[in-house]
Amino acid sequence: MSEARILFGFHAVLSRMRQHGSSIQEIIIDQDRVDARMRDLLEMAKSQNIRVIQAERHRLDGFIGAHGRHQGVIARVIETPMPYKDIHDVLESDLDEPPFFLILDGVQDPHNLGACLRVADAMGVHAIIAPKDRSVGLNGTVRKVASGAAETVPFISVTNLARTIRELKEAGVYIVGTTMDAPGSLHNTKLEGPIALVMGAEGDGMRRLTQETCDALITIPMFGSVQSLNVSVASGIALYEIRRQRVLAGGKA
Ligand SMILES: C[S@@+](CC[C@H](N)C(=O)[O-])C[C@H]1O[C@@H](n2cnc3c(N)ncnc32)[C@H](O)[C@@H]1O
Repeated sequence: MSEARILFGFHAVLSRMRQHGSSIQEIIIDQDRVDARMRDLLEMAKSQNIRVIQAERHRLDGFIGAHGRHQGVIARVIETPMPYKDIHDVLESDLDEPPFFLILDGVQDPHNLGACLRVADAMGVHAIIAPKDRSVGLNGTVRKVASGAAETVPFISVTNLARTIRELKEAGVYIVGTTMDAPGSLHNTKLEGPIALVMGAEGDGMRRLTQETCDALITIPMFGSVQSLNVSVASGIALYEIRRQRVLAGGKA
């Protein structure tokens, strides 16, 4: 029997209801925040026979140990099986375009992982891959910041990232790493076909071994005075460019 855990935030709960409503045991809402969008959410819960409890805000605060971050809605959920348990599942699945991965080499801030999930969903990434060690996992904050994308983008944790990258390469996936001082530029690099974009950690960037396994290293040209971009912003820019090139090459628009 899977253990129940707490999911919070309006979009995180809504997305879970849309994707796997049957995994929600009950929804608890702030009785003083029943506005129009909350009423829509309640309607959907009713149509799926999900139990809804109205409670005072402090009870919701108590669940997550923080005041108000739940946006007035919390769900008690059971873990749902991921559509892909490893990269081979993705590579062997019936994708309607070449595989498209985002690899995060040691992202530790839940807000950054949440934002990466959100933009990965928007750009049609098939899965995010991250090492088990030194990385934040899918916790409540990540799911809330992801705004529902943690329920839609498969997140694959691996014990040995360098080995996983080698396996992707053997399967014909082009591995493109991003660093501040790379020889190549996002402006003039061909990013079509099966691809995995690799991003480094907030403080230290990409590990040397990871860099060495990349087929290409590129930089996102910057024109101001800051030394680097936030990892989720850099992911967004590079993923957008990959999607743009796919569309121009006649792929999914
Ligand atoms: C905050 S940065 C890491 C900064 C770190 N001090 C370093 O030297 O790598 C986090 C990640 O975002 C990506 N990134 C940020 N700005 C970038 C840029 N201008 N070009 C390419 N990648 C960038 C890289 O993947 C980087 O590892």
